[in-house]
Amino acid sequence: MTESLPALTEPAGAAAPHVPAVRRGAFRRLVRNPLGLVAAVVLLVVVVGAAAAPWLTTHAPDAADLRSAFGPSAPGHPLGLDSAGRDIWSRLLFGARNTLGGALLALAVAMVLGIPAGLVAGYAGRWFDAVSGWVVNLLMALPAMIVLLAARAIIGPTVWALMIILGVLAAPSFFRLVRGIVVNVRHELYVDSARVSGLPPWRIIGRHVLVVVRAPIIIQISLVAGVALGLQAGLEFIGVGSSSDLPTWGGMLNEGFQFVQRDRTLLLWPGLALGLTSAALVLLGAALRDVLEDRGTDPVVRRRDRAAQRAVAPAVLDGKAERSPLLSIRSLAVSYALPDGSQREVVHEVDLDVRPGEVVGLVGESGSGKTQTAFSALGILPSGGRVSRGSIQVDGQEVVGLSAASWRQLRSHVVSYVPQEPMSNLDPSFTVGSQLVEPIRAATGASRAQARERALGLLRSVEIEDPERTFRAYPHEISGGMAQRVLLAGAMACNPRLLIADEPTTALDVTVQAEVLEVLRRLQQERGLGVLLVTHSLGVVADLCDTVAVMQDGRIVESGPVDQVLTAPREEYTRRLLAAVLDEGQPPTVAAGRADEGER
Ligand SMILES: Nc1ncnc2c1ncn2[C@@H]1O[C@H](COP(=O)(O)OP(=O)(O)OP(=O)(O)O)[C@@H](O)[C@H]1O
Repeated sequence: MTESLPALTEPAGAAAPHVPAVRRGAFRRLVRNPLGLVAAVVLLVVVVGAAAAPWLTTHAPDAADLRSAFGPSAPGHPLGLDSAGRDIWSRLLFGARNTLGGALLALAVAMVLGIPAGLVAGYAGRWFDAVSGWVVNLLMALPAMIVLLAARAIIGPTVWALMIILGVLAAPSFFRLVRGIVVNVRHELYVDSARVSGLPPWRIIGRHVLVVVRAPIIIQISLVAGVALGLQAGLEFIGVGSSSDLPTWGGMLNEGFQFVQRDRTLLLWPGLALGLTSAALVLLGAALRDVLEDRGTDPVVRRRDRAAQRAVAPAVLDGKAERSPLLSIRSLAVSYALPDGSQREVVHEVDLDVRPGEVVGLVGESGSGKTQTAFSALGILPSGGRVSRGSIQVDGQEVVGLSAASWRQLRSHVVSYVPQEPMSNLDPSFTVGSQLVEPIRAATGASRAQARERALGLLRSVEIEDPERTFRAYPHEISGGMAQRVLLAGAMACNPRLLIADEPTTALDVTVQAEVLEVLRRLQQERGLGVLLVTHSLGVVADLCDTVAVMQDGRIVESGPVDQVLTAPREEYTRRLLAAVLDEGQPPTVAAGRADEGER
């Protein structure tokens, strides 16, 4: 008996970031797979046989009659009698209950311990990940059979207790599988989006993370069940399982082995039952893998069609500077911990204000610190990053060091976020509608029907022509521009007063960019939103912003009203940025007045 625990048998897709979720029609596809169908039928027959054992047999499994030992098949004894004159058919069916029950117990323990621990370790990381990783390594280093034999010597002949121990030893297989996938998924933009939309961690795990690990877990269940079945039968076979007359397939095999010269059928029936059930589990696992990990249908469509920018006239400041800021950043520094224990400061001494109704552009070359500044104001710096100095006030409230619960409150009532890559920020496993409804319900406590109405209204407000259809669509069924409108609608769901948009149109083509910017401009004006707009594009700044701050190497090197900064820049760096726009052949018509000034 050299079976290893199934930690070594993780499905191929275990570490991949985009393991597709269980999709509609998976059952139908499984049934169309001949091997999967046969395996499922065999398992169903075994389970039904075990459950209906009292009705399918005429003799108790332990009713012995030594005078009839090794009797042939006869009416009432379809498979004959064993060495103690007990009915083999009855022992086979009741044995299925104990054998499958033991395997199920081990499986349940392994799942209950491994899956939640893997989810938490993968999602939250930190000390829990370190400690659980250490425990898992320890468990995996233990040889299962030796541990079970030692446990049997200590606790006596109780197969159920041994199955619980087996479950503990098998838990690392689920832990490693789930943790590996969650670590990849937690950095997905749609998980960030869910965080920013105010969903608490348990809801994000339940909705966006669990759905991704569902398919590999189903596959792993069949593998672990097969191993647990084999180990359980092995213990019974070598006579260290249950001590009583409890019928089990392993115990029947043991008896058949002893009397193999006298009656070979004693070995045949339990061997057949065990072999067929184990094979069915393995085949079902393989069929499920084919069905659930069908990568050809991965619906994530990523658009990275960077487009040219359009430079038009600058904005005016119409007294907005008078109002107290919605976002006020003072002397902000952001640092990352390096592996050697030192800190790397990536944002230095940033001061920035966004007032109600004001659109503030944050521009600068790649890596200049725009996103880190915006993420600090949203409380979503990646792990390892922290605000190391300074103050950030959102709507008058200091948010540096704010608790996760208070952040959720702020994000679901005051500040919203529009991300850069619309497709990556929508979970491919859910319809657009459900991704809008969930945050609305979390933020407002509305009923499902009310949230649906509100979501449809929001889709209308971002000028989506057929809101009902878009509501029902999956992300891969809509275009990039439409996806960005959906995210804009989602950002408006909590009636925010401050919107932070991180390059909201960069991933879109030029015509769609203009349309989405137009929607953003209208929403901003209608709702009097304060907007912090992170962008590479001076054209977008000229088109939309009232003030602009120019970042270089983590510092703001110049800021002021858009017309002043773009027409009479004080800093050499700003001049170079403007010259770069010129080099790209785009008209620097920032001084000429905005074409659509009248509209604003
Ligand atoms: N997770 C991280 N760990 C360490 N350093 C990071 C991390 N994320 C960003 N940085 C560093 O912070 C600096 C600023 O990055 P940031 O993403 O804010 O730039 P950006 O101006 O938004 O650029 P882009 O326009 O390309 O997104 C960069 O030097 C980058 O290397």
